[in-house]
Amino acid sequence: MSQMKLISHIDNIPSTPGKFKMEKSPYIHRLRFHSSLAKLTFWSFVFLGLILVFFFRSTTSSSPIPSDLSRTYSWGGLAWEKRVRVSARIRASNGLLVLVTGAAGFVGTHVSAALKSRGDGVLGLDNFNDYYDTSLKRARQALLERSGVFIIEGDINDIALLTKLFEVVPFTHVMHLAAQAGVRYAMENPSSYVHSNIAGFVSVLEVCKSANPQPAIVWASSSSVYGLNTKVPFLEKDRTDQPASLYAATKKAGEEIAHTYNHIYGLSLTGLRFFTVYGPWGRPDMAYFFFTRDILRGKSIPIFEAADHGTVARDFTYIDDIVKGCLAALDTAEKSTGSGGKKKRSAQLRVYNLGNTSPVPVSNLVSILERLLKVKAKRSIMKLPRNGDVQFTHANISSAQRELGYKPTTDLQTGLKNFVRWYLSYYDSGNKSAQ
Ligand SMILES: O=C(O)[C@H]1O[C@H](OP(=O)(O)OP(=O)(O)OC[C@H]2O[C@@H](n3ccc(=O)[nH]c3=O)[C@H](O)[C@@H]2O)[C@H](O)[C@@H](O)[C@H]1O
Repeated sequence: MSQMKLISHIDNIPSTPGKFKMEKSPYIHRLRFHSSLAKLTFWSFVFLGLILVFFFRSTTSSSPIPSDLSRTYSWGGLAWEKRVRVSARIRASNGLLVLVTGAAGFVGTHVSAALKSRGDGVLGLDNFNDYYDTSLKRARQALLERSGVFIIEGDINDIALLTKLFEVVPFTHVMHLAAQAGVRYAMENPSSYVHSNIAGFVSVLEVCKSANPQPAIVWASSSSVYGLNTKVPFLEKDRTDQPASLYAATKKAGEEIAHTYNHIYGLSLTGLRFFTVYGPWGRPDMAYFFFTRDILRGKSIPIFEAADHGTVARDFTYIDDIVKGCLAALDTAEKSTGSGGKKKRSAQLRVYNLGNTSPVPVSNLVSILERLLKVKAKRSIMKLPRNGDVQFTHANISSAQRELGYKPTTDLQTGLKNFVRWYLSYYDSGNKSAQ
């Protein structure tokens, strides 16, 4: 109908405006008809092209994935490969060859440094996204650089990059820590969780399953998988089918994905459920970190409280204890059993709680910070928001203790003292300011 209108409209326009239209022969009429058809096809294509341009522009601009997650990274070349090889050089007898994803992150930096200092070959990978202050990530990178760890700038979704890394270095282990963290941010940017914690994890596993030899993988799950579980302390075999946040759901999905790759391809996989890890070089989006910043600035801090003045508590776990757990998981990981993308026999599949076993109410955390900072906090008690937070976490660590020799030794008071000392020296030196 609209096409008919369009044809007649084109046909009625005189070739020379204002001139009388001559009678036409049938031949001329056919010619005009063909040229009208050509014009129509041409304009239809232009019109369609415009619609497509507008469509793609609107979908990309409204995409909730931050632009820097779809950023392209440059990598490759002889000098680059040389740096990769030098960073991955093993210096200890029986040393491991480890690719650490998320190496510029909080846990990633500490684990990379610990592996390097005991003589393992370490290569880092990080996309340096702007979820929080990237200058802190750059400072961690500089720290690792000084100890000889090179961090490749790239995304775990880049299969070509990961494949290249395995071509250059035959990694025996992958410590997979790259992830979109934070329980509350998942309401703001759900896609970033799917991008990193699901799609990214699958692309890491895809490359690992095709590598020859296949590496063993240790990766970061989370205490948040226990979700609304009320049975305490949390045991690995407790219910994990009631996540309270999308973050938790993507970590739980990761555990199921790990099962699949172990089952089909014989990948050795160990998931570590971290319990609210804190310490020097930590994440500014976490409560202990921004409470410190805001107490020092005299700003009021929101302290969550459950219904009926119920206490909100966390099994805060100090970074050095977590690092020991990560290294023990790498050291006890058995080899993967597949090759050429096929499983030869069944492979190791493990999951461990890495917590501290002593939950502390958030209000006590604030009291410790007040004493350490010598500043009274402006407390603002607020209802626990329904955007991902759970009321408490508490780890049972007996299987990590038995099988990994994991034994946390740092209480919250001691750990926060180390954090505050680092915080003050980091933000007081130079012109850095906590964001
Ligand atoms: O174990 C995990 O797997 C997760 O640990 C961490 O999550 P959480 O335990 O929620 O830590 P965090 O935000 O520091 O809140 C700490 C406490 O302060 C309370 N809290 C928080 C904010 C606030 O404004 N007020 C407040 O009282 C809040 O209710 C909570 O009780 C990691 O961020 C997450 O990435 C994941 O690794």
